Amino acid sequence: MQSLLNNIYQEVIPMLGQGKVADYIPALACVDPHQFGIAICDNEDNLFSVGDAHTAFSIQSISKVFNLVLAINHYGEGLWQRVGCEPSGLPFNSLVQLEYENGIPRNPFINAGALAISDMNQSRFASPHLAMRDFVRRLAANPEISANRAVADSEFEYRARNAASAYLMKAFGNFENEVEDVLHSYFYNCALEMSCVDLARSVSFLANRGHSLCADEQILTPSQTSQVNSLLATSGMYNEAGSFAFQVGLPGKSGVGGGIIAVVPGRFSICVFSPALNPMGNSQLGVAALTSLTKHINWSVY
Ligand SMILES: NC(=O)CC[C@H](N)C(=O)O
Repeated sequence: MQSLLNNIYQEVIPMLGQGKVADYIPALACVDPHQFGIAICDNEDNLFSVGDAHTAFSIQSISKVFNLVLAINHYGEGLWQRVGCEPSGLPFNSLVQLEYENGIPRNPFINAGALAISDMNQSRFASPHLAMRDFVRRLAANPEISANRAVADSEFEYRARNAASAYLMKAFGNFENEVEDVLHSYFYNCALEMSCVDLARSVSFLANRGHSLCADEQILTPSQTSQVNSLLATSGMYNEAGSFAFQVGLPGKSGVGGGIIAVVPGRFSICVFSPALNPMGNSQLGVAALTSLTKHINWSVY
């Protein structure tokens, strides 16, 4: 496994410099694009890594996975009355479907869907952002994980589009709490900083029928785990989900901080990080590294 990672590293490193760092907020625009790391956690809890795998970065939309899992734990099947499970085929922050589909977001991994899920967690926890932070600390076995306040504040300052989708859901009766309160929780979650090692460990339960090796805890039932993995496969990469399934063939979730988590069910969990993004908002080298990985291991869920 270690030599596989070393080979992938050699393959993708010449591509450093391709893509563009997220610049919708100043706090992310200044991240050094010349970084690349990858970590793998197998189902015996062995960890393999290469490059900048210990560098903490803004997890951004990868937080949508943990947000969803916390809500599933509490709301179970009822959750799917407020959020759908269809791919959107549109950019992650698009608003167009939301109006003609009566304020029900297509899936939990586009921004509107994650905001609806954050609204559910807001109703459930006295302090939703701390519930989330403690959850990822437990999953990664790393008590140091915390959010970058400058990133969270900057996201809040530039909140117009996310606020618009939350208010639209509220107009349709699909939002219980004050929009601004939920936005604060949502942006805090996006601003959590974790490394590839933290993230590969944190999602090990998705490769292991819902059981987290690091936390030694059953996080989801095996069938809930399959549901989350299927949603990751169909919607985790936004409007690149189709070609990601075609090229990589794994459930995955990206964030505009440049991270991508992916799962080889029954075998291992992966996190890649490289901040420069392709036009769909997914890490350019991250997608290339995962494409190379599945080619090398000759494996796909399909
Ligand atoms: N795709 C992403 O990572 C987007 C997350 C970002 N914080 C937003 O809400 O726009």
